[in-house]
Amino acid sequence: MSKPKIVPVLPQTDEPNPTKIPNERMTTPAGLQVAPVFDAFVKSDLPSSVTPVAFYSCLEDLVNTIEPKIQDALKTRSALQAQIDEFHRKTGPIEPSKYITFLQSINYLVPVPESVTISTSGVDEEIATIPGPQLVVPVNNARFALNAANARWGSLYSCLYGTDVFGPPVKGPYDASRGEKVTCWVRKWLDDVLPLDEGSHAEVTSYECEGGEMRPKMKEGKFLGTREVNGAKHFLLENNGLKIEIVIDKTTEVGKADTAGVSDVLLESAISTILDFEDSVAAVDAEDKVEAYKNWRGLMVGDLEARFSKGGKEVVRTLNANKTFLGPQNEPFEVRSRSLLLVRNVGHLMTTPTVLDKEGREIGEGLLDAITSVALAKFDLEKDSKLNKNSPENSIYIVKPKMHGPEEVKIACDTFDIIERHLNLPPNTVKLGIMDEERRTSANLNACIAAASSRVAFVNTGFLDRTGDEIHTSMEAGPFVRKKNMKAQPWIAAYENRNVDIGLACGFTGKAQIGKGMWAMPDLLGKMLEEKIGHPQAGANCAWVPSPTAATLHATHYHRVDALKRQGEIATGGSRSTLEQLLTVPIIEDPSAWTAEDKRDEIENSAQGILGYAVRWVDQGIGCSKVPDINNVGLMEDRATCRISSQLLANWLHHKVVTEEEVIAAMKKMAEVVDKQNANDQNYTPLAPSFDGIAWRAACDLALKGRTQPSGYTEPILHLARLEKKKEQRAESK
Ligand SMILES: CC(=O)SCCNC(=O)CCNC(=O)[C@H](O)C(C)(C)COP(=O)(O)OP(=O)(O)OC[C@H]1O[C@@H](n2cnc3c(N)ncnc32)[C@H](O)[C@@H]1OP(=O)(O)O
Ligand SMILES: O=CC(=O)O
Ligand SMILES: [Mg+2]
Repeated sequence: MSKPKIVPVLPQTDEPNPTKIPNERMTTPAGLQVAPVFDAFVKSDLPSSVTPVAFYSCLEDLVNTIEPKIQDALKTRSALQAQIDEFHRKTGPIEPSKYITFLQSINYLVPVPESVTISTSGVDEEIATIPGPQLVVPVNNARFALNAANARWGSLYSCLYGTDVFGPPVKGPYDASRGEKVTCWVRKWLDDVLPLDEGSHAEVTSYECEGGEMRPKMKEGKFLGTREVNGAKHFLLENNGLKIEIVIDKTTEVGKADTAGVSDVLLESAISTILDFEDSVAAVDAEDKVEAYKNWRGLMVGDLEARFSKGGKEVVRTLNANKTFLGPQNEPFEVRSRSLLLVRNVGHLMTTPTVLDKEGREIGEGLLDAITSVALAKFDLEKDSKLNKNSPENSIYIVKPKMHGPEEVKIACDTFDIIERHLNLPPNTVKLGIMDEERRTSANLNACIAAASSRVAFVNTGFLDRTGDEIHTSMEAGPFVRKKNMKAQPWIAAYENRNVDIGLACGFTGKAQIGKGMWAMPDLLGKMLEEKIGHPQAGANCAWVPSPTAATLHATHYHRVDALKRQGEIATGGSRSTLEQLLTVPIIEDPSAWTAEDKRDEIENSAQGILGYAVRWVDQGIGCSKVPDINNVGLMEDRATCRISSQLLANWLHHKVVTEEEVIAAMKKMAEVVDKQNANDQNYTPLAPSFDGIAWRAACDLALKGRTQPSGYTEPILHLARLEKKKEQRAESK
């Protein structure tokens, strides 16, 4: 069989890097060269307390002070990787104690600090003391971003009825028997989480408020107040810090059929939400970055609006206002209707063509994200009334992904020190979310937390990137287990437990979040309802969900499990895993045990994920997609899931488990499947039969060149391909 020809997307030596094609640029007083669209944004869209001069002088300081540190850190990553590769190539089967000694000798493992206690202050209750779901949303999609901000509350009835909890989702007129399953489930759940002094919620014929008390009676402190909305009476209750509204409305079909007239039960759902600039977003140039920054601005100002048509109706979506209730003595009080918003910046690796330094080099994208996110969050801090603020405690929450070890955490903190100084913010206004998603961070988590001890507001386990880095770091050690077996490997249990144990030992309870990862099967919410209770049970006070609906269903778990109490129980038990377990590389001894079918399944599965994701990323600029897998289950695919597929294929190719020809054959076969899956999308350009589009070539690069990508990331290939595509689209539209 002749070797298939793949035309790489990565530029060849004499081909200009499309990001470096000279553009007309503005030169700032600080000597930075700025894309006009971004300069216009800086001049017209920042709060008046951040003048363009102040903004650019801060950016210049970051470029001069932090950029060299980032470059050094990236060199350290490469140097460590080279030494680890060499170790595996020379050493053969891994002996744990020798391996750990080696990792210490190269400073991959740093000394564990004696005792670390975080001192973060000014943290909002949504982070510190209200355990609950954390929603993530691509920031550049205003419609979704508004939906996410408003996802603080959700209808439990709708979420149970409309998803697969009681069988495949149904369309059409109200199905009363399905509705009854929903109401029975909810009554039973209410009995579990808000038991009545006597009897069951299922027997209640009427909910009343008499003389400041709720009837039927429940435990003291659970009933908070009432409100009336268009004739419907809402009872506000609380459990484990989370609010619940029981809605009585006998004018609705559901309320009419219910003995107590209950038409819905509303739950506080997405307690916090991460507006994502990173792995769920495709933002490759100044236009893309400005579009995303504008959405963050709209959320911080409070005036973001999205107009779209849905079900034949024109919708104008804006941010919800707080809800007003009357307490037991008829005193009015407000309840927050919006999720507490955090923002995830990009990591340390990528640069952006939006701003060039004096020498014409792209500056760190993370630096631009950091200063712009903070500058725009000043709109929120400067609001008069606490009630309208995202952060009544005057904090800004920035999640920093993909950091490798404590030096890189320190770089993030140094960045925020500089920004706070320039923008006249009190020190430590910016609270840092440390994603524990690279192996060197997991292995040195104490030291990472110590490096941010006055700012850290969360650590969380992100299984997806972490798996990609697991494969990349130990690429030379041998062939990795199949993707579907990864979750059962010893390193994962150690990783999840250690993250919680270390967070607890560092005093996170009541001050910061210990989070768990994404539910990546957005349509399998029945399964999520069964399984994701495992997250609060494991001591997490938040865990990621992909949609508002998932947030409402996951909220039910935090009513059943008191996560803060659970943290106390876990903390008294001490550490549950060892470094040795964490560093157990999930390779298999004998790949010949895999049948030809096993191998085909694995490469087709990865090929489908890569293609289904990359084609929308490159051709349409969509950074997060639901892509059906080979069993037709829609999976959330983002850059991190793509990194796993890319690394797995790279690893199997490197260890000759499969050949390049087999991978390309699988890619071609799956391209046809992906084309069929997207047949109804008017904006879709098929991959087959030409197999020569930019998206196709990018997908092949992701499959074949994963071993040489920095840390095995997908963004360098995706960014270049998208820039090429945009150039092609611009040329076509002329
Ligand atoms: C490893 C990591 O980094 S994980 C973090 C990154 N991942 C994410 O952020 C995932 C975020 N989720 C998503 O982007 C989407 O849910 C997807 C891509 C997975 C699925 O999207 P779709 O196929 O369009 O979803 P679907 O058709 O089921 O639902 C769309 C509806 O749900 C809403 N929705 C879906 N996801 C979200 C979300 N994350 N936030 C807010 N609203 C959402 C949409 O607004 C839309 O409702 P509308 O019509 O009223 O506006
Ligand atoms: O960012 C989350 C992850 O799992 O990766
Ligand atoms: Mg990640």
